[in-house]
Amino acid sequence: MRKKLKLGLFGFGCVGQGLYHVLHETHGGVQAEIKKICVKTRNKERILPDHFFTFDRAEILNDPEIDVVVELIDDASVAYEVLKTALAHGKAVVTANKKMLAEHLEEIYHLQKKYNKPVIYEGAVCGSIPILRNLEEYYDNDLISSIDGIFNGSTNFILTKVFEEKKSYAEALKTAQELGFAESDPSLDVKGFDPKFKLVIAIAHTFGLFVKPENVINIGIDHISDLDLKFAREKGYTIKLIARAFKQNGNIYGFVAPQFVDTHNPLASVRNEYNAVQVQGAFAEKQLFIGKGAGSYPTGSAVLSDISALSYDYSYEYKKLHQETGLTFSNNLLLDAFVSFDLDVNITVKDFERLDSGYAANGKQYMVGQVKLEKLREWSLIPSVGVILAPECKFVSQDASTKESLLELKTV
Ligand SMILES: NC(=O)C1=CN([C@@H]2O[C@H](COP(=O)(O)OP(=O)(O)OC[C@H]3O[C@@H](n4cnc5c(N)ncnc54)[C@H](OP(=O)(O)O)[C@@H]3O)[C@@H](O)[C@H]2O)C=CC1
Ligand SMILES: N[C@@H](CC=O)C(=O)O
Repeated sequence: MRKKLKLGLFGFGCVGQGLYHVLHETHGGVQAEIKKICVKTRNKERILPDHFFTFDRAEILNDPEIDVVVELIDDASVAYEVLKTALAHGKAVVTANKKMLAEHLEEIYHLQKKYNKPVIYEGAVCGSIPILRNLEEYYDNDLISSIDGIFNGSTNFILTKVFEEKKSYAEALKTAQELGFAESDPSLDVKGFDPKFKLVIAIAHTFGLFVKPENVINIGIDHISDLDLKFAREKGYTIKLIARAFKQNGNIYGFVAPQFVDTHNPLASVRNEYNAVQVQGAFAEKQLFIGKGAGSYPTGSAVLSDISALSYDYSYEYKKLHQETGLTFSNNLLLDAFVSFDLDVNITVKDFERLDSGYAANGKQYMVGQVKLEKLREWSLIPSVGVILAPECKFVSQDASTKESLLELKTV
């Protein structure tokens, strides 16, 4: 039986207002009503009358009439406090806060069991793309070997504007902020933290493994230089920030890094704030989901879908967690990368496991070859170093001595 829900909303910014609009535009399609909205800033102009708003979280959290707390604020620590209190007070939670989820996912899993109340969060991973419920329900029995794609709308928007419209990086970032795509701290986007948080959540629902975000390597797009862009254009490539996780030899590997992408790769045509998720299963084989990964209405629609799911008592069962045993997370990988750096940076041939080419031009050095993932992370922290994976990058596991460890996974 479908329930009519009373909602307590935290946050009325880009996504909160998006939710408000999509909820009212379904014309009763979803049986839910926003009772109160908790926000932070007093004296801010709002599109709704004052009586909707409160600055006191307890007004929502202690209200026995409110069934569901919808958490859409831009502060991960406060969001976690809100989530814990809401569950303890017997309320279900919908959230789009990927930073908070990635940092506390295992605890949140246990809290749901303890209080017997669900936390669902489709809007937290790739905006409007319905991936989590698909991983939970549709891919319940398929053996998934990899999940990858474009998991951040802002950086895809920036790369599109820089490549196609020759906009400057700063100008493109400013537009992404104005359109509400970027995080309040945009370094989370451009340094690859935000897609990493989404990947951490996706890994739990794909492989049944809780990984701490600090154990997952993220390389952003902020050190990509004009010369790297020129190189890509000359070769007929574009650059995409790719999040990926895959299973090999009982290990799960996962990381975020920019990659040259050939025009035949379907990800090349995923532009602006669109995201894409590719799932590789043993039986269904490859499937690609594309949709808007950021923005007010697209994310609002994912949040609304979660609210609707709660009206039918939906909760994640974390099915893969009960299927998989003995998986470990590892960064012990070799990858094919293109590394560009200023002449005074101490990167040498010896740092490469295999050097395919190297040259100097326009005051920069370029080296292409096979490198350890950990080393790429170290280099990516140096401002004058650009790290971009090769278009046909192979990922070679160094973890096991079995034949299978020599198996090379190829990107599309
Ligand atoms: N923007 C997007 O496209 C997407 C965002 N998300 C996630 O959704 C969440 C919200 O993002 P977004 O709407 O863009 O953020 P905004 O910055 O647009 O809005 C943030 C809202 O949170 C409120 N807020 C902040 N701190 C508190 C607090 N301590 N107590 C009460 N309210 C508070 C703000 O209040 P006030 O209005 O008073 O300033 C504001 O209304 C974030 O976790 C983000 O990562 C997920 C997917 C896509
Ligand atoms: N900042 C994020 C917002 C959605 O998750 C992004 O750009 O993808």
